[in-house]
Amino acid sequence: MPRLLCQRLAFPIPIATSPIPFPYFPTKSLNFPKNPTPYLAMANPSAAKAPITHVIFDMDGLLLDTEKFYTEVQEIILARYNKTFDWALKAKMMGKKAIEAARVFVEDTGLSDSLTAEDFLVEREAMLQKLFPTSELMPGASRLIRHLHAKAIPFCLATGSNKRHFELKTQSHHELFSLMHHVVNGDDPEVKQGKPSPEIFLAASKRFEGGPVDPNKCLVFEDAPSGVLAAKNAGMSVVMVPDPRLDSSFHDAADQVLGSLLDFNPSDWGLPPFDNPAS
Ligand SMILES: O=P(O)(O)OC[C@@H](O)CO
Ligand SMILES: [Mg+2]
Repeated sequence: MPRLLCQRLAFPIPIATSPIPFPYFPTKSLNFPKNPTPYLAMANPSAAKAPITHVIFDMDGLLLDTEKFYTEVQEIILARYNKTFDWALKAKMMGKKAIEAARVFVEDTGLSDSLTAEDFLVEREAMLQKLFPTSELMPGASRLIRHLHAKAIPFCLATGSNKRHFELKTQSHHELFSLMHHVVNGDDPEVKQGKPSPEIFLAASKRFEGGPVDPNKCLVFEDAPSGVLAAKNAGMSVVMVPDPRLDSSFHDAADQVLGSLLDFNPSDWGLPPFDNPAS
Protein backbone atom coordinates (compact mmCIF):
# COMPACT_ATOMS: atom_id res chain seq x y z
CA MET A 1 0.00 0.00 0.00
CA PRO A 2 1.64 3.29 -1.06
CA ARG A 3 2.39 5.54 1.87
CA LEU A 4 2.06 9.27 1.56
CA LEU A 5 4.43 11.24 3.73
CA CYS A 6 2.25 13.87 5.27
CA GLN A 7 4.36 16.88 6.26
CA ARG A 8 2.21 18.14 9.05
CA LEU A 9 1.64 14.87 10.76
CA ALA A 10 5.25 13.89 9.99
CA PHE A 11 4.40 10.24 9.71
CA PRO A 12 3.45 8.14 6.67
CA ILE A 13 -0.25 7.94 6.00
CA PRO A 14 -1.40 4.94 3.98
CA ILE A 15 -3.67 5.75 1.06
CA ALA A 16 -6.12 2.90 0.84
CA THR A 17 -5.66 1.24 -2.54
CA SER A 18 -7.92 -1.72 -1.97
CA PRO A 19 -11.50 -0.62 -1.29
CA ILE A 20 -12.82 -1.21 2.21
CA PRO A 21 -15.00 -4.38 2.09
CA PHE A 22 -18.64 -3.37 1.84
CA PRO A 23 -21.03 -3.24 3.61
CA TYR A 24 -18.58 -1.49 5.87
CA PHE A 25 -19.19 -1.52 9.59
CA PRO A 26 -16.93 0.44 11.93
CA THR A 27 -14.32 -1.45 13.91
CA LYS A 28 -15.35 0.71 16.87
CA SER A 29 -18.87 1.27 18.08
CA LEU A 30 -19.98 4.58 16.68
CA ASN A 31 -23.38 4.24 18.21
CA PHE A 32 -24.43 2.30 15.11
CA PRO A 33 -28.15 1.38 15.08
CA LYS A 34 -28.87 -1.68 17.26
CA ASN A 35 -29.80 -3.81 14.24
CA PRO A 36 -27.77 -1.92 11.64
CA THR A 37 -29.44 -1.78 8.28
CA PRO A 38 -26.56 -2.82 6.06
CA TYR A 39 -25.65 0.28 4.10
CA LEU A 40 -24.78 -1.50 0.91
CA ALA A 41 -22.52 0.65 -1.15
CA MET A 42 -24.09 1.83 -4.35
CA ALA A 43 -20.86 1.45 -6.30
CA ASN A 44 -19.21 -1.83 -7.14
CA PRO A 45 -16.46 -1.94 -4.50
CA SER A 46 -14.12 -3.89 -6.72
CA ALA A 47 -14.29 -1.27 -9.51
CA ALA A 48 -10.96 0.48 -10.08
CA LYS A 49 -11.06 3.98 -8.62
CA ALA A 50 -12.42 6.26 -11.35
CA PRO A 51 -10.77 9.71 -11.59
CA ILE A 52 -12.42 12.23 -9.29
CA THR A 53 -14.71 14.65 -11.12
CA HIS A 54 -16.85 16.04 -8.27
CA VAL A 55 -16.16 17.12 -4.67
CA ILE A 56 -18.52 17.10 -1.69
CA PHE A 57 -17.55 19.08 1.40
CA ASP A 58 -18.64 18.51 4.95
CA MET A 59 -18.88 21.80 6.88
CA ASP A 60 -18.59 21.70 10.68
CA GLY A 61 -15.06 20.99 11.78
CA LEU A 62 -13.92 20.70 8.16
CA LEU A 63 -14.58 24.10 6.51
CA LEU A 64 -15.68 26.00 9.63
CA ASP A 65 -14.16 25.86 13.11
CA THR A 66 -17.51 25.21 14.78
CA GLU A 67 -17.14 21.85 16.58
CA LYS A 68 -15.56 23.75 19.50
CA PHE A 69 -18.87 25.61 20.03
CA TYR A 70 -20.77 22.33 20.46
CA THR A 71 -18.13 21.09 22.89
CA GLU A 72 -18.16 24.34 24.91
CA VAL A 73 -21.95 24.33 25.26
CA GLN A 74 -22.16 20.63 26.06
CA GLU A 75 -19.50 21.04 28.77
CA ILE A 76 -21.57 23.86 30.34
CA ILE A 77 -24.71 21.70 30.38
CA LEU A 78 -22.88 18.64 31.75
CA ALA A 79 -21.25 20.72 34.51
CA ARG A 80 -24.74 21.36 35.90
CA TYR A 81 -24.94 17.60 36.50
CA ASN A 82 -21.35 17.36 37.77
CA LYS A 83 -20.38 15.42 34.67
CA THR A 84 -17.56 16.00 32.19
CA PHE A 85 -17.52 15.85 28.40
CA ASP A 86 -14.90 13.73 26.68
CA TRP A 87 -13.69 13.00 23.16
CA ALA A 88 -15.09 9.46 23.18
CA LEU A 89 -18.58 11.02 23.39
CA LYS A 90 -17.60 13.80 20.97
CA ALA A 91 -16.51 11.18 18.41
CA LYS A 92 -19.98 9.64 18.54
CA MET A 93 -21.89 12.94 18.26
CA MET A 94 -19.99 14.95 15.67
CA GLY A 95 -21.35 14.98 12.15
CA LYS A 96 -24.80 13.75 13.13
CA LYS A 97 -28.14 15.50 12.70
CA ALA A 98 -29.02 17.50 15.83
CA ILE A 99 -31.69 15.15 17.26
CA GLU A 100 -29.53 12.06 16.61
CA ALA A 101 -26.53 13.65 18.34
CA ALA A 102 -28.81 14.74 21.22
CA ARG A 103 -30.01 11.16 21.78
CA VAL A 104 -26.40 9.97 21.97
CA PHE A 105 -25.63 12.78 24.44
CA VAL A 106 -28.43 12.08 26.96
CA GLU A 107 -28.02 8.28 26.73
CA ASP A 108 -24.23 8.12 26.95
CA THR A 109 -24.09 10.60 29.86
CA GLY A 110 -26.83 8.73 31.77
CA LEU A 111 -29.00 11.86 31.84
CA SER A 112 -31.97 10.44 29.90
CA ASP A 113 -34.05 10.23 33.11
CA SER A 114 -33.58 13.92 33.86
CA LEU A 115 -33.06 15.46 30.41
CA THR A 116 -34.77 14.48 27.15
CA ALA A 117 -32.94 14.82 23.84
CA GLU A 118 -35.47 17.49 22.81
CA ASP A 119 -34.94 19.49 26.03
CA PHE A 120 -31.19 19.25 25.58
CA LEU A 121 -31.53 20.83 22.12
CA VAL A 122 -33.65 23.65 23.59
CA GLU A 123 -31.14 24.24 26.41
CA ARG A 124 -28.16 24.52 24.09
CA GLU A 125 -29.89 26.53 21.32
CA ALA A 126 -29.62 30.03 22.86
CA MET A 127 -25.91 29.54 23.62
CA LEU A 128 -25.17 28.18 20.13
CA GLN A 129 -27.03 31.02 18.43
CA LYS A 130 -24.70 33.49 20.12
CA LEU A 131 -21.58 31.54 19.09
CA PHE A 132 -22.39 30.49 15.49
CA PRO A 133 -22.13 33.98 13.90
CA THR A 134 -18.50 34.12 15.08
CA SER A 135 -17.58 30.99 13.08
CA GLU A 136 -14.16 31.17 11.41
CA LEU A 137 -12.84 29.26 8.41
CA MET A 138 -10.52 26.31 8.94
CA PRO A 139 -7.00 26.67 7.47
CA GLY A 140 -6.94 25.92 3.75
CA ALA A 141 -10.72 25.97 3.32
CA SER A 142 -10.91 29.18 1.29
CA ARG A 143 -7.89 28.31 -0.87
CA LEU A 144 -9.27 24.87 -1.81
CA ILE A 145 -12.81 26.11 -2.53
CA ARG A 146 -11.54 28.99 -4.70
CA HIS A 147 -9.12 26.65 -6.49
CA LEU A 148 -11.85 24.14 -7.42
CA HIS A 149 -14.09 27.01 -8.54
CA ALA A 150 -11.32 28.52 -10.69
CA LYS A 151 -10.69 25.12 -12.31
CA ALA A 152 -14.45 24.50 -12.87
CA ILE A 153 -14.49 21.33 -10.75
CA PRO A 154 -18.08 20.93 -9.49
CA PHE A 155 -18.37 20.93 -5.70
CA CYS A 156 -21.12 21.20 -3.10
CA LEU A 157 -21.81 21.03 0.62
CA ALA A 158 -23.44 18.20 2.62
CA THR A 159 -23.75 19.15 6.28
CA GLY A 160 -25.56 17.65 9.26
CA SER A 161 -26.31 21.21 10.31
CA ASN A 162 -29.89 22.30 9.79
CA LYS A 163 -30.65 25.25 7.49
CA ARG A 164 -31.02 27.76 10.35
CA HIS A 165 -27.67 26.84 11.87
CA PHE A 166 -26.06 26.84 8.41
CA GLU A 167 -27.22 30.44 7.88
CA LEU A 168 -25.93 31.57 11.29
CA LYS A 169 -22.55 29.88 10.81
CA THR A 170 -21.96 31.19 7.29
CA GLN A 171 -23.32 34.71 7.74
CA SER A 172 -19.86 36.27 7.51
CA HIS A 173 -18.71 33.90 4.76
CA HIS A 174 -21.55 34.38 2.27
CA GLU A 175 -19.38 35.08 -0.77
CA LEU A 176 -17.30 31.91 -0.27
CA PHE A 177 -20.25 29.60 0.43
CA SER A 178 -22.15 31.07 -2.53
CA LEU A 179 -19.56 29.29 -4.73
CA MET A 180 -21.07 25.93 -3.71
CA HIS A 181 -23.13 24.40 -6.56
CA HIS A 182 -25.71 23.37 -3.94
CA VAL A 183 -26.08 22.78 -0.20
CA VAL A 184 -27.76 19.75 1.43
CA ASN A 185 -28.63 20.38 5.09
CA GLY A 186 -29.33 17.87 7.84
CA ASP A 187 -33.02 18.84 7.86
CA ASP A 188 -33.40 18.32 4.08
CA PRO A 189 -36.56 16.27 3.36
CA GLU A 190 -34.46 13.79 1.37
CA VAL A 191 -32.19 13.11 4.36
CA LYS A 192 -34.19 10.79 6.60
CA GLN A 193 -31.15 9.45 8.48
CA GLY A 194 -28.01 11.45 9.27
CA LYS A 195 -24.37 10.36 8.83
CA PRO A 196 -23.18 7.50 8.88
CA SER A 197 -26.12 6.82 6.60
CA PRO A 198 -25.01 7.52 3.01
CA GLU A 199 -28.25 9.41 2.30
CA ILE A 200 -26.91 12.96 2.56
CA PHE A 201 -23.97 12.28 0.22
CA LEU A 202 -26.14 10.39 -2.27
CA ALA A 203 -28.64 13.26 -2.23
CA ALA A 204 -25.76 15.70 -2.80
CA SER A 205 -24.43 13.65 -5.74
CA LYS A 206 -27.89 13.70 -7.36
CA ARG A 207 -28.12 17.52 -7.38
CA PHE A 208 -25.09 18.23 -9.54
CA GLU A 209 -25.67 19.11 -13.21
CA GLY A 210 -26.31 15.82 -14.98
CA GLY A 211 -26.59 14.00 -11.64
CA PRO A 212 -26.59 11.53 -10.04
CA VAL A 213 -22.81 11.45 -10.30
CA ASP A 214 -21.13 8.03 -10.12
CA PRO A 215 -20.09 7.72 -6.43
CA ASN A 216 -16.74 6.41 -7.63
CA LYS A 217 -16.06 9.85 -9.12
CA CYS A 218 -16.92 11.76 -5.94
CA LEU A 219 -14.36 12.84 -3.36
CA VAL A 220 -15.70 13.74 0.08
CA PHE A 221 -13.88 15.89 2.65
CA GLU A 222 -14.83 15.10 6.25
CA ASP A 223 -13.66 15.60 9.84
CA ALA A 224 -15.97 13.19 11.67
CA PRO A 225 -15.96 9.37 11.95
CA SER A 226 -19.69 9.29 11.12
CA GLY A 227 -19.06 11.41 8.03
CA VAL A 228 -16.21 9.20 6.84
CA LEU A 229 -18.44 6.12 7.23
CA ALA A 230 -21.27 7.87 5.38
CA ALA A 231 -18.96 8.58 2.44
CA LYS A 232 -17.69 4.98 2.32
CA ASN A 233 -21.24 3.67 2.61
CA ALA A 234 -22.11 5.85 -0.39
CA GLY A 235 -19.28 4.21 -2.35
CA MET A 236 -17.25 7.43 -2.43
CA SER A 237 -13.60 8.24 -1.64
CA VAL A 238 -13.00 10.33 1.45
CA VAL A 239 -10.21 12.57 2.71
CA MET A 240 -10.39 12.93 6.49
CA VAL A 241 -9.05 16.02 8.27
CA PRO A 242 -9.62 15.00 11.90
CA ASP A 243 -9.23 17.08 15.05
CA PRO A 244 -5.85 16.02 16.52
CA ARG A 245 -7.67 15.09 19.75
CA LEU A 246 -9.73 12.42 17.98
CA ASP A 247 -8.43 8.91 18.64
CA SER A 248 -6.47 7.80 15.55
CA SER A 249 -8.33 4.48 15.45
CA PHE A 250 -11.21 6.50 13.91
CA HIS A 251 -8.98 7.26 10.91
CA ASP A 252 -9.07 3.66 9.63
CA ALA A 253 -11.96 3.98 7.17
CA ALA A 254 -10.64 7.11 5.43
CA ASP A 255 -8.81 6.84 2.09
CA GLN A 256 -6.45 9.65 3.11
CA VAL A 257 -5.86 11.47 6.41
CA LEU A 258 -4.47 15.00 6.54
CA GLY A 259 -3.54 17.32 9.39
CA SER A 260 -5.10 20.26 7.55
CA LEU A 261 -6.66 21.16 4.19
CA LEU A 262 -3.40 23.04 3.61
CA ASP A 263 -1.77 19.62 3.18
CA PHE A 264 -4.17 18.55 0.42
CA ASN A 265 -2.52 17.86 -2.94
CA PRO A 266 -5.20 17.83 -5.70
CA SER A 267 -2.88 15.81 -7.98
CA ASP A 268 -3.19 12.85 -5.55
CA TRP A 269 -6.76 12.54 -6.84
CA GLY A 270 -6.30 13.47 -10.50
CA LEU A 271 -7.56 17.01 -9.84
CA PRO A 272 -5.83 20.13 -11.27
CA PRO A 273 -2.79 21.14 -9.15
CA PHE A 274 -2.65 24.45 -7.28
CA ASP A 275 -1.10 27.20 -9.44
CA ASN A 276 1.03 28.20 -6.46
CA PRO A 277 1.30 25.14 -4.13
CA ALA A 278 3.17 27.10 -1.44
CA SER A 279 0.34 29.64 -1.04
O1 LIG B 1 -21.99 17.42 8.98
P1 LIG B 1 -21.27 18.57 9.64
O2 LIG B 1 -21.17 19.80 8.77
O3 LIG B 1 -19.96 18.20 10.26
O4 LIG B 1 -22.25 19.06 10.84
C1 LIG B 1 -22.39 18.34 11.96
C2 LIG B 1 -23.03 19.17 13.04
O5 LIG B 1 -24.30 18.69 13.30
C3 LIG B 1 -22.19 19.21 14.28
O6 LIG B 1 -21.55 18.01 14.52
MG1 LIG C 1 -18.00 17.81 10.22
